[in-house]
Amino acid sequence: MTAAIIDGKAFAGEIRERVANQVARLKEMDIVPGLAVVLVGDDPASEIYVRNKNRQTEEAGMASFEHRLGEDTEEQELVELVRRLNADPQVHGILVQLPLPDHIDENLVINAIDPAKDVDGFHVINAGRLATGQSAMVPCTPLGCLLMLRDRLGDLSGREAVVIGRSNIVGKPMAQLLLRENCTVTVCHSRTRDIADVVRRGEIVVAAVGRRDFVPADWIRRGATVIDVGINRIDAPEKGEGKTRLVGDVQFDAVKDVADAITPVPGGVGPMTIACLLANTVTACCLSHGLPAPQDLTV
Ligand SMILES: Nc1nc(=O)c2c([nH]1)NC[C@@H]1CN(c3ccc(C(=O)N[C@@H](CCC(=O)O)C(=O)O)cc3)C=[N+]21
Repeated sequence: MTAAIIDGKAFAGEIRERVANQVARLKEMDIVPGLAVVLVGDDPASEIYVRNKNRQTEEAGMASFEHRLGEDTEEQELVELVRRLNADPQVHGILVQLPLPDHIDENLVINAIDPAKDVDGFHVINAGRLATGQSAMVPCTPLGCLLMLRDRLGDLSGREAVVIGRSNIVGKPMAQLLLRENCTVTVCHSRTRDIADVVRRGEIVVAAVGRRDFVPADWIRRGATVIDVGINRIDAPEKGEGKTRLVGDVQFDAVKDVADAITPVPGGVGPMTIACLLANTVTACCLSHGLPAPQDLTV
């Protein structure tokens, strides 16, 4: 068996088209959705993301506001910027790029964002709303993963889902979303005993560890659907001196002989994350104007 490759790039293009249609509809009401991105210091992973995101925000007809602050920015200065963005009526979504420098308390900054503008879904209010089944801003990466799973599998009810990784930005919200879809959800992590046996239960496996080649083929149940969230930059001397490339957390070449479907890296979860960020921004914009959230952009 050779797995179907889930084309996240193409799917993300469809979502961006829906976003653009909603943006056009809002423009007729003189409303332009706006997304503010705050970057502190220079993290290479964030650079890729911000570059793609700015372009796609504007391509969808939305306003994009970028704020770059130095590595040594004080926590208070960042919080003040967040407060200004909270108060700015042109800004419907605020994203503070993580990781932040060590001297800044990430939770404090994230929780300073107006939950209604928290398009990353990282504010404790949104995490709590998701966990308790209330309408919430859903974190973009897990949202993108869920959209791909639903598209591939239809109803997820009763399925065995295994999430590898327990971060606040992917693992935990992914588990909450899958639970909400009536999956039987197992979350495993660095302290999990017999992790191979645990992962082998999964009809759905979401790998979000941040370690290349972490998931070998013999952990994967035959016929599983595998979502690879990892974005690991590695040296690629075959491409030339000093070149790099991206790989996921899953041993793709081996796993594709066992799985029914798998997302590639690049071209899988990454583009979906950005598309969902745009979708969340449109949703936040609609809600802030007392309009219903677009059905085709939310779960
Ligand atoms: N507050 C916050 N929210 C985030 O969502 C967030 C963040 N901080 N910090 C950094 C990480 C990283 N991240 C990526 C998203 C998409 C791609 C992406 O589109 N990747 C392409 C490849 C791009 C290329 O080829 O260079 C792909 O996988 O196909 C990459 C990285 C979001 N992050």
